[in-house]
Amino acid sequence: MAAAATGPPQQSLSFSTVQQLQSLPHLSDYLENPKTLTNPLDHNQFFHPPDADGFYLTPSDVVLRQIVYDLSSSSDEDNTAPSHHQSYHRAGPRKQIFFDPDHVRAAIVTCGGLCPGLNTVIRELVVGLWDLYGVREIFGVKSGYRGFYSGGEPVPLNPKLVHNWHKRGGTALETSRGGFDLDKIVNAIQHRGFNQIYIIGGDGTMRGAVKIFDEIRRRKLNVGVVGIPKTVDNDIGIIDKSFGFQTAVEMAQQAINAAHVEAESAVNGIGLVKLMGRSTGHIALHATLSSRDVDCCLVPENNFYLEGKGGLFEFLQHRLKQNGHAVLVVAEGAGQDMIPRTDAQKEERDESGNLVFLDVGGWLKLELKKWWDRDHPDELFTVKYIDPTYMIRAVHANATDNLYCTLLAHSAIHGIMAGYTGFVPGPINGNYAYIPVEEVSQAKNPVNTRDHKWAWVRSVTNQPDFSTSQGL
Ligand SMILES: Nc1ncnc2c1ncn2[C@@H]1O[C@H](COP(=O)(O)OP(=O)(O)O)[C@@H](O)[C@H]1O
Ligand SMILES: O=P(O)(O)OC[C@H]1O[C@](O)(COP(=O)(O)O)[C@@H](O)[C@@H]1O
Ligand SMILES: [Mg+2]
Repeated sequence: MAAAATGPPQQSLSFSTVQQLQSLPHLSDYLENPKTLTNPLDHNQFFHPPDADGFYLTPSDVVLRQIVYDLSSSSDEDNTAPSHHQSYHRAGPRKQIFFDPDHVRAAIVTCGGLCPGLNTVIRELVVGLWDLYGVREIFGVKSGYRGFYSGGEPVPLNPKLVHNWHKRGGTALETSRGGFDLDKIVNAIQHRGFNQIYIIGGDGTMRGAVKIFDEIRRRKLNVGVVGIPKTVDNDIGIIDKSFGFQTAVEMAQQAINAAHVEAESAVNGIGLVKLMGRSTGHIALHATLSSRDVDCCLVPENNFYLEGKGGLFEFLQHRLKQNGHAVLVVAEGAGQDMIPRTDAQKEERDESGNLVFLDVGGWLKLELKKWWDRDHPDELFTVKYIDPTYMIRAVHANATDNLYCTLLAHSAIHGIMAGYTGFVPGPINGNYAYIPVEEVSQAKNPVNTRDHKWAWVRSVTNQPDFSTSQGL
Protein backbone atom coordinates (compact mmCIF):
# COMPACT_ATOMS: atom_id res chain seq x y z
CA MET A 1 0.00 0.00 0.00
CA ALA A 2 1.36 3.43 -0.89
CA ALA A 3 2.26 5.77 2.00
CA ALA A 4 0.10 8.80 2.54
CA ALA A 5 1.40 11.87 0.74
CA THR A 6 1.72 13.76 4.02
CA GLY A 7 2.31 12.74 7.61
CA PRO A 8 4.75 10.22 9.08
CA PRO A 9 5.68 6.99 7.27
CA GLN A 10 3.35 4.11 8.03
CA GLN A 11 6.06 1.48 8.50
CA SER A 12 9.45 1.45 10.14
CA LEU A 13 12.45 -0.74 9.36
CA SER A 14 14.61 -1.96 12.19
CA PHE A 15 18.33 -2.35 11.57
CA SER A 16 18.44 -5.97 12.71
CA THR A 17 15.68 -7.08 10.37
CA VAL A 18 16.99 -5.24 7.36
CA GLN A 19 20.78 -5.51 7.44
CA GLN A 20 23.11 -8.49 7.37
CA LEU A 21 26.76 -7.90 8.16
CA GLN A 22 29.01 -9.31 5.43
CA SER A 23 31.56 -11.52 7.13
CA LEU A 24 35.12 -10.58 6.33
CA PRO A 25 37.91 -13.15 6.09
CA HIS A 26 40.47 -12.84 8.88
CA LEU A 27 43.82 -14.53 9.46
CA SER A 28 42.50 -15.94 12.73
CA ASP A 29 39.96 -17.97 10.68
CA TYR A 30 42.68 -20.43 9.78
CA LEU A 31 45.78 -19.62 11.85
CA GLU A 32 45.97 -21.07 15.32
CA ASN A 33 46.68 -18.60 18.13
CA PRO A 34 47.93 -15.68 16.06
CA LYS A 35 49.75 -13.10 18.21
CA THR A 36 48.16 -9.71 18.68
CA LEU A 37 49.78 -6.40 19.56
CA THR A 38 48.55 -3.00 20.56
CA ASN A 39 48.32 -0.67 17.61
CA PRO A 40 51.51 1.45 17.39
CA LEU A 41 49.32 4.39 16.42
CA ASP A 42 48.80 4.69 20.18
CA HIS A 43 52.27 6.20 20.33
CA ASN A 44 52.13 8.16 17.10
CA GLN A 45 51.73 11.72 18.31
CA PHE A 46 51.12 13.08 14.83
CA PHE A 47 48.47 10.66 13.68
CA HIS A 48 46.62 9.57 16.76
CA PRO A 49 44.42 12.24 18.35
CA PRO A 50 45.16 11.63 22.06
CA ASP A 51 42.29 10.05 24.00
CA ALA A 52 39.89 10.41 21.10
CA ASP A 53 36.83 8.26 21.58
CA GLY A 54 35.89 6.24 18.56
CA PHE A 55 39.33 6.55 16.98
CA TYR A 56 39.70 2.80 16.84
CA LEU A 57 36.94 0.94 15.08
CA THR A 58 35.41 -2.31 16.27
CA PRO A 59 33.53 -5.05 14.40
CA SER A 60 30.29 -3.33 15.32
CA ASP A 61 31.16 -0.28 13.19
CA VAL A 62 29.44 -0.87 9.88
CA VAL A 63 28.54 0.85 6.64
CA LEU A 64 25.16 0.17 5.06
CA ARG A 65 25.07 -0.76 1.40
CA GLN A 66 21.56 0.51 0.87
CA ILE A 67 20.66 3.86 2.33
CA VAL A 68 17.65 4.72 0.23
CA TYR A 69 14.41 2.96 1.04
CA ASP A 70 10.82 3.27 0.08
CA LEU A 71 9.14 2.73 3.42
CA SER A 72 5.80 2.24 1.77
CA SER A 73 6.95 -0.84 -0.11
CA SER A 74 9.13 -2.83 2.27
CA SER A 75 7.83 -6.08 0.82
CA ASP A 76 8.53 -5.08 -2.77
CA GLU A 77 11.01 -7.03 -4.86
CA ASP A 78 13.37 -4.07 -4.74
CA ASN A 79 13.65 -4.00 -0.99
CA THR A 80 14.05 -7.75 -0.64
CA ALA A 81 16.95 -8.02 -3.09
CA PRO A 82 19.93 -9.51 -1.20
CA SER A 83 22.19 -6.53 -1.90
CA HIS A 84 19.73 -4.27 -0.13
CA HIS A 85 20.28 -6.08 3.15
CA GLN A 86 24.03 -5.87 3.37
CA SER A 87 26.34 -3.98 5.60
CA TYR A 88 30.12 -4.02 5.69
CA HIS A 89 32.80 -3.48 8.30
CA ARG A 90 33.93 0.12 8.39
CA ALA A 91 37.48 0.77 7.25
CA GLY A 92 39.94 2.27 9.72
CA PRO A 93 42.46 1.47 12.45
CA ARG A 94 41.81 -1.25 15.02
CA LYS A 95 43.07 -1.29 18.63
CA GLN A 96 44.71 -4.70 18.19
CA ILE A 97 46.92 -5.56 15.26
CA PHE A 98 48.04 -8.96 14.00
CA PHE A 99 51.40 -8.05 12.50
CA ASP A 100 54.53 -6.93 14.28
CA PRO A 101 55.68 -4.03 12.08
CA ASP A 102 59.30 -5.18 12.50
CA HIS A 103 58.38 -8.45 10.81
CA VAL A 104 56.24 -7.13 7.97
CA ARG A 105 57.49 -7.68 4.42
CA ALA A 106 54.98 -5.92 2.21
CA ALA A 107 54.67 -6.38 -1.56
CA ILE A 108 52.84 -3.95 -3.85
CA VAL A 109 51.87 -4.83 -7.42
CA THR A 110 49.93 -3.04 -10.18
CA CYS A 111 48.10 -5.08 -12.85
CA GLY A 112 45.97 -4.42 -15.96
CA GLY A 113 45.49 -1.12 -17.78
CA LEU A 114 46.64 2.26 -16.54
CA CYS A 115 44.47 4.55 -14.47
CA PRO A 116 45.19 8.01 -13.05
CA GLY A 117 46.22 7.66 -9.41
CA LEU A 118 48.10 4.35 -9.53
CA ASN A 119 51.31 6.04 -8.43
CA THR A 120 49.47 7.89 -5.67
CA VAL A 121 48.16 4.64 -4.22
CA ILE A 122 51.67 3.14 -4.31
CA ARG A 123 53.11 6.28 -2.70
CA GLU A 124 50.52 6.35 0.05
CA LEU A 125 50.91 2.63 0.78
CA VAL A 126 54.64 3.14 1.23
CA VAL A 127 54.36 6.34 3.28
CA GLY A 128 51.44 4.98 5.31
CA LEU A 129 53.16 1.69 6.15
CA TRP A 130 56.37 3.54 6.99
CA ASP A 131 55.05 6.50 8.97
CA LEU A 132 51.90 5.12 10.60
CA TYR A 133 53.04 1.63 11.50
CA GLY A 134 56.84 1.79 11.30
CA VAL A 135 57.15 -0.88 8.58
CA ARG A 136 60.55 -0.77 6.88
CA GLU A 137 60.48 -3.66 4.43
CA ILE A 138 58.28 -2.61 1.51
CA PHE A 139 58.78 -3.90 -2.02
CA GLY A 140 57.41 -3.07 -5.44
CA VAL A 141 56.75 -6.11 -7.63
CA LYS A 142 57.49 -5.12 -11.22
CA SER A 143 55.21 -5.56 -14.24
CA GLY A 144 52.01 -7.04 -12.84
CA TYR A 145 51.30 -10.57 -11.67
CA ARG A 146 54.13 -12.07 -13.74
CA GLY A 147 56.59 -9.93 -11.74
CA PHE A 148 56.18 -12.16 -8.70
CA TYR A 149 58.01 -14.99 -10.45
CA SER A 150 59.89 -13.44 -13.39
CA GLY A 151 61.60 -10.28 -14.59
CA GLY A 152 63.99 -9.60 -11.75
CA GLU A 153 64.02 -8.71 -8.11
CA PRO A 154 61.28 -6.67 -6.41
CA VAL A 155 62.31 -3.05 -5.79
CA PRO A 156 62.75 -1.83 -2.19
CA LEU A 157 60.55 1.23 -1.62
CA ASN A 158 60.77 4.00 0.94
CA PRO A 159 59.13 7.42 1.46
CA LYS A 160 62.06 9.32 -0.01
CA LEU A 161 61.98 7.31 -3.23
CA VAL A 162 58.20 7.66 -3.76
CA HIS A 163 58.01 11.27 -2.61
CA ASN A 164 56.94 12.75 -5.97
CA TRP A 165 55.15 9.78 -7.44
CA HIS A 166 51.65 11.25 -7.04
CA LYS A 167 52.60 13.85 -9.64
CA ARG A 168 53.32 11.23 -12.29
CA GLY A 169 50.89 9.39 -14.53
CA GLY A 170 51.16 5.64 -15.16
CA THR A 171 52.67 3.24 -12.68
CA ALA A 172 56.29 3.45 -11.61
CA LEU A 173 56.12 -0.29 -10.90
CA GLU A 174 55.01 -1.03 -14.48
CA THR A 175 52.03 -3.20 -15.29
CA SER A 176 51.02 -5.96 -17.70
CA ARG A 177 48.15 -8.15 -18.82
CA GLY A 178 48.20 -11.96 -18.67
CA GLY A 179 50.95 -13.86 -16.87
CA PHE A 180 48.72 -15.13 -14.09
CA ASP A 181 50.26 -18.40 -12.86
CA LEU A 182 48.78 -19.13 -9.45
CA ASP A 183 51.30 -21.66 -8.22
CA LYS A 184 54.29 -19.65 -9.31
CA ILE A 185 52.87 -16.49 -7.73
CA VAL A 186 52.11 -18.06 -4.36
CA ASN A 187 55.41 -19.98 -4.35
CA ALA A 188 57.20 -16.69 -4.98
CA ILE A 189 55.29 -15.01 -2.16
CA GLN A 190 56.41 -17.78 0.19
CA HIS A 191 59.94 -17.88 -1.14
CA ARG A 192 60.44 -14.13 -0.78
CA GLY A 193 58.86 -14.09 2.67
CA PHE A 194 56.19 -11.52 1.81
CA ASN A 195 53.42 -11.43 4.41
CA GLN A 196 51.32 -8.47 3.20
CA ILE A 197 50.26 -8.38 -0.45
CA TYR A 198 48.76 -5.19 -1.87
CA ILE A 199 47.25 -5.89 -5.29
CA ILE A 200 46.16 -2.83 -7.27
CA GLY A 201 44.05 -3.63 -10.32
CA GLY A 202 40.68 -3.90 -12.04
CA ASP A 203 38.05 -6.59 -12.38
CA GLY A 204 40.45 -9.13 -13.93
CA THR A 205 43.05 -8.44 -11.24
CA MET A 206 40.44 -8.92 -8.50
CA ARG A 207 39.49 -12.33 -9.95
CA GLY A 208 43.19 -13.22 -9.73
CA ALA A 209 43.38 -11.84 -6.17
CA VAL A 210 40.56 -14.17 -5.10
CA LYS A 211 42.54 -17.16 -6.37
CA ILE A 212 45.74 -15.99 -4.63
CA PHE A 213 43.86 -15.43 -1.39
CA ASP A 214 42.19 -18.88 -1.61
CA GLU A 215 45.52 -20.57 -2.23
CA ILE A 216 47.21 -18.71 0.63
CA ARG A 217 44.37 -19.74 2.92
CA ARG A 218 44.58 -23.35 1.68
CA ARG A 219 48.31 -23.36 2.50
CA LYS A 220 47.51 -21.71 5.87
CA LEU A 221 50.07 -18.96 5.36
CA ASN A 222 50.38 -15.98 7.65
CA VAL A 223 49.93 -13.65 4.68
CA GLY A 224 47.33 -10.91 4.32
CA VAL A 225 45.95 -10.11 0.87
CA VAL A 226 44.19 -6.89 -0.04
CA GLY A 227 42.87 -5.81 -3.43
CA ILE A 228 42.77 -2.11 -4.23
CA PRO A 229 40.19 -1.54 -6.96
CA LYS A 230 41.51 0.32 -10.01
CA THR A 231 39.45 0.82 -13.12
CA VAL A 232 39.36 3.87 -15.32
CA ASP A 233 36.13 2.48 -16.83
CA ASN A 234 34.46 2.46 -13.37
CA ASP A 235 33.28 -1.09 -14.10
CA ILE A 236 33.60 -2.47 -10.56
CA GLY A 237 30.43 -2.66 -8.50
CA ILE A 238 29.56 -2.04 -4.82
CA ILE A 239 32.02 0.85 -4.37
CA ASP A 240 30.77 4.35 -5.17
CA LYS A 241 33.27 4.87 -7.98
CA SER A 242 36.83 3.95 -8.75
CA PHE A 243 39.83 6.25 -8.35
CA GLY A 244 41.04 7.97 -11.53
CA PHE A 245 37.61 7.90 -13.07
CA GLN A 246 36.93 11.57 -12.34
CA THR A 247 40.30 12.57 -13.74
CA ALA A 248 39.55 10.63 -16.93
CA VAL A 249 36.17 12.34 -17.29
CA GLU A 250 37.89 15.69 -16.89
CA MET A 251 40.47 14.84 -19.57
CA ALA A 252 37.69 13.73 -21.92
CA GLN A 253 36.31 17.28 -21.89
CA GLN A 254 39.23 18.45 -23.99
CA ALA A 255 38.37 15.98 -26.74
CA ILE A 256 34.69 16.93 -26.64
CA ASN A 257 35.54 20.63 -26.75
CA ALA A 258 37.76 20.10 -29.79
CA ALA A 259 35.06 18.04 -31.50
CA HIS A 260 32.57 20.80 -30.83
CA VAL A 261 34.84 23.51 -32.27
CA GLU A 262 35.52 21.42 -35.40
CA ALA A 263 31.84 20.62 -35.89
CA GLU A 264 30.71 24.21 -35.38
CA SER A 265 33.26 25.47 -37.87
CA ALA A 266 32.09 23.23 -40.71
CA VAL A 267 28.98 23.10 -42.87
CA ASN A 268 26.94 20.19 -41.60
CA GLY A 269 29.79 19.30 -39.26
CA ILE A 270 29.79 16.28 -37.00
CA GLY A 271 32.31 15.95 -34.17
CA LEU A 272 32.72 12.34 -33.14
CA VAL A 273 34.56 11.37 -29.96
CA LYS A 274 35.34 7.82 -28.86
CA LEU A 275 36.01 7.35 -25.15
CA MET A 276 37.23 4.36 -23.16
CA GLY A 277 34.69 2.02 -21.67
CA ARG A 278 35.09 -1.63 -22.51
CA SER A 279 31.78 -2.88 -21.19
CA THR A 280 30.46 0.16 -19.37
CA GLY A 281 29.72 3.65 -20.63
CA HIS A 282 30.37 5.61 -17.43
CA ILE A 283 33.14 7.79 -18.88
CA ALA A 284 31.01 8.66 -21.95
CA LEU A 285 27.95 9.31 -19.79
CA HIS A 286 29.70 11.54 -17.25
CA ALA A 287 31.67 13.39 -19.94
CA THR A 288 28.40 14.04 -21.76
CA LEU A 289 26.63 15.31 -18.68
CA SER A 290 29.43 17.67 -17.72
CA SER A 291 30.07 18.99 -21.24
CA ARG A 292 26.59 20.05 -22.42
CA ASP A 293 27.97 20.23 -25.99
CA VAL A 294 27.06 16.63 -26.73
CA ASP A 295 24.06 15.83 -28.92
CA CYS A 296 24.14 12.08 -28.55
CA CYS A 297 25.88 9.66 -26.19
CA LEU A 298 26.17 5.99 -27.18
CA VAL A 299 27.03 3.41 -24.51
CA PRO A 300 27.42 -0.38 -24.55
CA GLU A 301 24.44 -0.80 -22.22
CA ASN A 302 22.02 0.73 -24.72
CA ASN A 303 21.79 -0.77 -28.20
CA PHE A 304 21.37 1.72 -30.99
CA TYR A 305 20.64 1.54 -34.70
CA LEU A 306 21.44 3.77 -37.63
CA GLU A 307 18.70 3.72 -40.25
CA GLY A 308 14.96 4.34 -40.15
CA LYS A 309 12.55 5.89 -37.71
CA GLY A 310 14.06 6.60 -34.30
CA GLY A 311 17.55 5.80 -35.63
CA LEU A 312 20.78 7.75 -35.30
CA PHE A 313 20.77 9.11 -38.87
CA GLU A 314 17.26 10.54 -38.58
CA PHE A 315 18.23 12.21 -35.31
CA LEU A 316 21.43 13.69 -36.73
CA GLN A 317 19.69 14.97 -39.82
CA HIS A 318 17.26 16.80 -37.57
CA ARG A 319 20.08 18.24 -35.44
CA LEU A 320 22.08 19.38 -38.46
CA LYS A 321 19.04 21.14 -39.83
CA GLN A 322 18.37 22.76 -36.45
CA ASN A 323 21.93 23.71 -35.39
CA GLY A 324 24.18 23.15 -38.39
CA HIS A 325 26.41 20.81 -36.40
CA ALA A 326 26.30 17.92 -33.91
CA VAL A 327 28.62 16.23 -31.41
CA LEU A 328 28.52 12.48 -30.86
CA VAL A 329 30.22 10.66 -27.99
CA VAL A 330 30.60 6.91 -28.25
CA ALA A 331 32.01 4.51 -25.67
CA GLU A 332 34.46 2.03 -27.18
CA GLY A 333 32.30 -0.97 -26.28
CA ALA A 334 29.13 0.43 -27.89
CA GLY A 335 27.79 -0.93 -31.18
CA GLN A 336 30.28 -3.82 -31.32
CA ASP A 337 27.57 -6.20 -32.58
CA MET A 338 26.93 -3.98 -35.58
CA ILE A 339 30.50 -3.81 -36.85
CA PRO A 340 31.23 -6.47 -39.46
CA ARG A 341 34.12 -8.68 -38.38
CA THR A 342 35.93 -11.75 -39.56
CA ASP A 343 35.82 -15.05 -37.65
CA ALA A 344 39.36 -14.38 -36.45
CA GLN A 345 38.36 -10.95 -35.17
CA LYS A 346 35.43 -12.52 -33.31
CA GLU A 347 37.86 -14.65 -31.33
CA GLU A 348 40.62 -12.13 -30.72
CA ARG A 349 41.50 -11.61 -27.07
CA ASP A 350 44.24 -9.75 -25.24
CA GLU A 351 46.74 -11.51 -22.97
CA SER A 352 44.33 -11.34 -20.04
CA GLY A 353 41.50 -12.92 -22.03
CA ASN A 354 39.54 -9.69 -22.62
CA LEU A 355 37.77 -9.52 -25.99
CA VAL A 356 39.55 -7.13 -28.37
CA PHE A 357 37.12 -4.56 -29.70
CA LEU A 358 36.95 -3.11 -33.18
CA ASP A 359 37.11 0.66 -33.59
CA VAL A 360 33.51 1.80 -33.27
CA GLY A 361 34.51 5.41 -34.02
CA GLY A 362 36.22 4.60 -37.32
CA TRP A 363 33.29 2.42 -38.37
CA LEU A 364 30.74 5.07 -37.42
CA LYS A 365 32.63 7.76 -39.34
CA LEU A 366 32.50 5.64 -42.52
CA GLU A 367 28.81 4.81 -42.03
CA LEU A 368 27.98 8.50 -41.52
CA LYS A 369 29.77 9.45 -44.72
CA LYS A 370 28.05 6.67 -46.70
CA TRP A 371 24.68 7.80 -45.40
CA TRP A 372 25.24 11.45 -46.25
CA ASP A 373 26.61 10.75 -49.76
CA ARG A 374 23.61 8.54 -50.43
CA ASP A 375 20.90 10.84 -49.10
CA HIS A 376 22.42 14.31 -49.63
CA PRO A 377 24.94 13.98 -52.47
CA ASP A 378 24.97 17.70 -53.24
CA GLU A 379 25.41 19.08 -49.72
CA LEU A 380 28.64 19.65 -47.82
CA PHE A 381 29.27 17.36 -44.87
CA THR A 382 32.21 16.81 -42.55
CA VAL A 383 32.93 14.26 -39.83
CA LYS A 384 35.88 14.98 -37.57
CA TYR A 385 36.74 11.90 -35.52
CA ILE A 386 38.73 12.32 -32.30
CA ASP A 387 39.98 9.28 -30.44
CA PRO A 388 41.88 10.46 -27.35
CA THR A 389 42.46 6.81 -26.32
CA TYR A 390 45.21 6.69 -23.71
CA MET A 391 45.32 10.47 -23.18
CA ILE A 392 42.48 10.28 -20.68
CA ARG A 393 44.14 7.68 -18.48
CA ALA A 394 47.88 8.28 -18.91
CA VAL A 395 47.85 11.36 -16.68
CA HIS A 396 48.39 11.92 -12.98
CA ALA A 397 45.32 12.03 -10.76
CA ASN A 398 43.54 15.30 -10.06
CA ALA A 399 43.33 16.64 -6.51
CA THR A 400 40.10 14.83 -5.65
CA ASP A 401 41.36 11.50 -6.96
CA ASN A 402 44.65 11.98 -5.12
CA LEU A 403 42.80 12.36 -1.82
CA TYR A 404 40.68 9.35 -2.65
CA CYS A 405 43.81 7.27 -3.40
CA THR A 406 45.29 8.25 -0.04
CA LEU A 407 42.21 7.17 1.88
CA LEU A 408 42.09 3.89 -0.03
CA ALA A 409 45.74 3.15 0.69
CA HIS A 410 45.40 3.96 4.39
CA SER A 411 42.22 1.89 4.64
CA ALA A 412 44.04 -1.04 3.05
CA ILE A 413 46.92 -0.75 5.52
CA HIS A 414 44.70 -0.48 8.62
CA GLY A 415 42.67 -3.50 7.49
CA ILE A 416 45.58 -5.76 6.72
CA MET A 417 47.42 -4.78 9.92
CA ALA A 418 44.27 -5.72 11.83
CA GLY A 419 44.45 -9.23 10.36
CA TYR A 420 41.73 -8.88 7.77
CA THR A 421 42.54 -10.58 4.50
CA GLY A 422 40.90 -11.31 1.14
CA PHE A 423 39.24 -7.91 1.20
CA VAL A 424 38.95 -4.70 -0.74
CA PRO A 425 38.67 -1.22 0.79
CA GLY A 426 36.30 1.20 -0.90
CA PRO A 427 33.76 3.95 -0.37
CA ILE A 428 30.14 2.88 -0.01
CA ASN A 429 27.75 5.79 0.16
CA GLY A 430 30.69 8.02 1.00
CA ASN A 431 32.02 5.91 3.89
CA TYR A 432 35.04 3.65 3.57
CA ALA A 433 34.33 -0.02 4.14
CA TYR A 434 35.96 -3.45 3.80
CA ILE A 435 34.32 -5.73 1.26
CA PRO A 436 35.23 -9.39 0.64
CA VAL A 437 37.35 -9.49 -2.54
CA GLU A 438 35.28 -12.40 -3.82
CA GLU A 439 32.17 -10.23 -3.77
CA VAL A 440 33.94 -7.35 -5.50
CA SER A 441 35.33 -9.67 -8.18
CA GLN A 442 31.80 -10.65 -9.16
CA ALA A 443 30.16 -7.25 -8.91
CA LYS A 444 29.80 -5.48 -12.21
CA ASN A 445 28.76 -1.89 -12.53
CA PRO A 446 26.84 -1.31 -15.75
CA VAL A 447 25.24 2.02 -16.55
CA ASN A 448 21.62 1.69 -15.52
CA THR A 449 19.68 2.97 -18.50
CA ARG A 450 16.47 2.85 -16.48
CA ASP A 451 17.51 5.27 -13.76
CA HIS A 452 17.42 9.02 -13.30
CA LYS A 453 20.97 9.61 -14.45
CA TRP A 454 20.34 8.13 -17.88
CA ALA A 455 17.05 10.01 -18.07
CA TRP A 456 19.13 13.11 -17.34
CA VAL A 457 21.44 12.31 -20.27
CA ARG A 458 18.43 12.02 -22.52
CA SER A 459 16.98 15.27 -21.25
CA VAL A 460 20.30 17.04 -21.88
CA THR A 461 20.79 15.61 -25.37
CA ASN A 462 17.20 14.86 -26.39
CA GLN A 463 18.63 11.84 -28.17
CA PRO A 464 16.41 8.93 -29.18
CA ASP A 465 16.19 6.03 -26.74
CA PHE A 466 16.59 3.54 -29.61
CA SER A 467 14.18 1.20 -27.88
CA THR A 468 11.27 1.86 -30.24
CA SER A 469 11.06 2.81 -33.85
CA GLN A 470 9.21 6.00 -33.10
CA GLY A 471 10.74 8.81 -35.08
CA LEU A 472 11.03 12.47 -34.24
N1 LIG B 1 39.77 -14.90 -14.10
C1 LIG B 1 41.04 -14.57 -13.81
N2 LIG B 1 41.76 -15.37 -12.97
C2 LIG B 1 43.03 -15.06 -12.66
N3 LIG B 1 43.69 -13.98 -13.13
C3 LIG B 1 43.02 -13.17 -13.96
C4 LIG B 1 41.67 -13.41 -14.34
N4 LIG B 1 41.29 -12.42 -15.18
C5 LIG B 1 42.35 -11.61 -15.33
N5 LIG B 1 43.40 -12.04 -14.58
C6 LIG B 1 44.73 -11.44 -14.48
O1 LIG B 1 44.62 -10.14 -13.89
C7 LIG B 1 45.54 -9.24 -14.50
C8 LIG B 1 44.83 -8.01 -15.00
O2 LIG B 1 43.66 -8.34 -15.76
P1 LIG B 1 43.08 -7.38 -16.89
O3 LIG B 1 41.77 -7.90 -17.29
O4 LIG B 1 44.10 -7.21 -17.95
O5 LIG B 1 43.01 -5.95 -16.20
P2 LIG B 1 42.08 -5.36 -15.06
O6 LIG B 1 42.46 -6.01 -13.79
O7 LIG B 1 42.43 -3.93 -15.08
O8 LIG B 1 40.67 -5.66 -15.46
C9 LIG B 1 46.23 -10.02 -15.62
O9 LIG B 1 47.50 -10.44 -15.15
C10 LIG B 1 45.32 -11.21 -15.86
O10 LIG B 1 46.04 -12.35 -16.30
O1 LIG C 1 45.80 -1.07 -22.30
P1 LIG C 1 45.14 -1.80 -23.40
O2 LIG C 1 45.49 -3.24 -23.36
O3 LIG C 1 45.33 -1.17 -24.72
O4 LIG C 1 43.60 -1.80 -23.11
C1 LIG C 1 42.72 -0.75 -23.26
C2 LIG C 1 41.59 -1.00 -22.31
O5 LIG C 1 41.99 -0.65 -21.02
C3 LIG C 1 40.97 0.11 -20.38
O6 LIG C 1 41.39 1.46 -20.35
C4 LIG C 1 40.81 -0.29 -18.95
O7 LIG C 1 40.67 -1.64 -18.85
P2 LIG C 1 41.07 -2.41 -17.53
O8 LIG C 1 40.60 -1.57 -16.37
O9 LIG C 1 40.35 -3.70 -17.65
O10 LIG C 1 42.53 -2.56 -17.49
C5 LIG C 1 39.74 -0.05 -21.25
O11 LIG C 1 38.92 1.06 -21.25
C6 LIG C 1 40.36 -0.27 -22.61
O12 LIG C 1 39.53 -1.05 -23.41
MG1 LIG D 1 39.09 -4.93 -16.67
